[in-house]
Amino acid sequence: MSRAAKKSRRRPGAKEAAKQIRLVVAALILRETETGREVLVCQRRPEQAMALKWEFPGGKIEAGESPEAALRRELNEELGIEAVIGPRITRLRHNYRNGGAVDLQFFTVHEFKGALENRIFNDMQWTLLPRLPEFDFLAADLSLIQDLASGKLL
Ligand SMILES: Nc1nc2c([nH]c(=O)n2[C@H]2C[C@H](O)[C@@H](COP(=O)(O)OP(=O)(O)OP(=O)(O)O)O2)c(=O)[nH]1
Repeated sequence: MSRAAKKSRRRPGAKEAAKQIRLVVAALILRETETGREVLVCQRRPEQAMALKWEFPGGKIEAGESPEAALRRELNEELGIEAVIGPRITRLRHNYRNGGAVDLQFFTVHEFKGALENRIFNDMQWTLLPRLPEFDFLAADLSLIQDLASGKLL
């Protein structure tokens, strides 16, 4: 085996990690109530990775899709709604312990057509923004949760 081949065999980790970056979009679906502004939060199923953690609805961007188109598709698949995607409020990168990295873009949604239907989640709930830290969220979302709860972002 050539030296170059040996060298590349010694470094599969770096290549694998680069491949594993998942480009993900998620929605902060908001509604105004008498007690304040609420956001929709969703719980992962027991058989999924990171079981029973809470997250915002969304998922991976497919090849050739814009982030907004991906989010419209995911919200339709997961919740049965036709959403109007608002502005992007933040983008962040997180390295999970298993070596997988996510690049997350969060968009607000103030308007949608259709009745919200839980098609894939273990549970879903509307919550007031200051109560977000009471949910056991995915690690990548924790700084966003703090910012939303303290009124910094919205
Ligand atoms: N939808 C969503 N995903 C999130 C959030 N925070 C976060 O780290 N993620 C991660 C979890 C997943 O690894 C990935 C979304 O992938 P997905 O929804 O298409 O599929 P999945 O959960 O089955 O994950 P995977 O095993 O296929 O990677 O992004 C969030 O707030 N919402």
